[in-house]
Amino acid sequence: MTALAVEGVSWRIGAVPIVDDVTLELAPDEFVALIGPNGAGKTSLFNLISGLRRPSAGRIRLTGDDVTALAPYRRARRGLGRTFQTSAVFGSLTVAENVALAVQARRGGAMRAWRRRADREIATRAAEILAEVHLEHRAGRDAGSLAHGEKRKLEIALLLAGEPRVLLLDEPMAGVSTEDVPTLVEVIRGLTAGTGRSVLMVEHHMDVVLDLADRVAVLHHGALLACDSPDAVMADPFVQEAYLGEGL
Ligand SMILES: Nc1ncnc2c1ncn2[C@@H]1O[C@H](COP(=O)(O)OP(=O)(O)OP(=O)(O)O)[C@@H](O)[C@H]1O
Repeated sequence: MTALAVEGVSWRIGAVPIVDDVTLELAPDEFVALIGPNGAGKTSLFNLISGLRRPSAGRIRLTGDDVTALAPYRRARRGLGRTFQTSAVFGSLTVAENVALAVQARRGGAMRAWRRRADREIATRAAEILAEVHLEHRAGRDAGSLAHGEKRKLEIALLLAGEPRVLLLDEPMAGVSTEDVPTLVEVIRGLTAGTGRSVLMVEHHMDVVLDLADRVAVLHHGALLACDSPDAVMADPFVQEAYLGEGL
């Protein structure tokens, strides 16, 4: 069973193909990096997978089910999680409160209900998630005071609160200082290993891509140029000419 299947998906604006007949499958536990020059269509493909845009042709499946016609929140309910460049973190709440609210949102019920009775189950799940992203030592800190790299970990924690099976990570290293990259890479590596989750990640840092990805998908002018092991993709002359040759 594939976790995510993109089947012959195209998205055209007028006659211009922005995403052009892309077919891509992610297995459970698999980590695929999506690379390509600026304007290749990476964000557009994420928008199609998450449901912000409807494809002109093709289908999107989550664990076998056709979700092409479903709204983004319904896809989220079926296990699709996505990070955005803009942060969804409440800066004036603590790190633990942010995650607890996200867990509460997933489980349903009013925020007031959570505030009135400290729900032990929610707090326990929030603590587990904070441990998974290596932020437990920041639980009591105001989220607004976190450094960039830690904020990214918190964003991943908020995503995990939705209990996703497939995660779409949009440039998780953007804006993160060089010294914070290794610990963030370890958190992201842990998202798939043995968890049954799958990750599709857009990332411009090639060292991070080559370190994390089981496979690398290369998008060029909206079309999938290659999707193979990192070594094979790096050695592909087509890829070298179309992408790596342009400089990163
Ligand atoms: N709503 C839109 N209307 C018109 N053109 C669009 C729209 N969305 C995207 N495009 C165009 O589609 C192409 C692909 O854009 P997209 O943002 O998906 O690329 P990208 O690979 O994510 O680029 P980057 O790495 O710069 O984020 C670009 O030429 C862009 O200008």
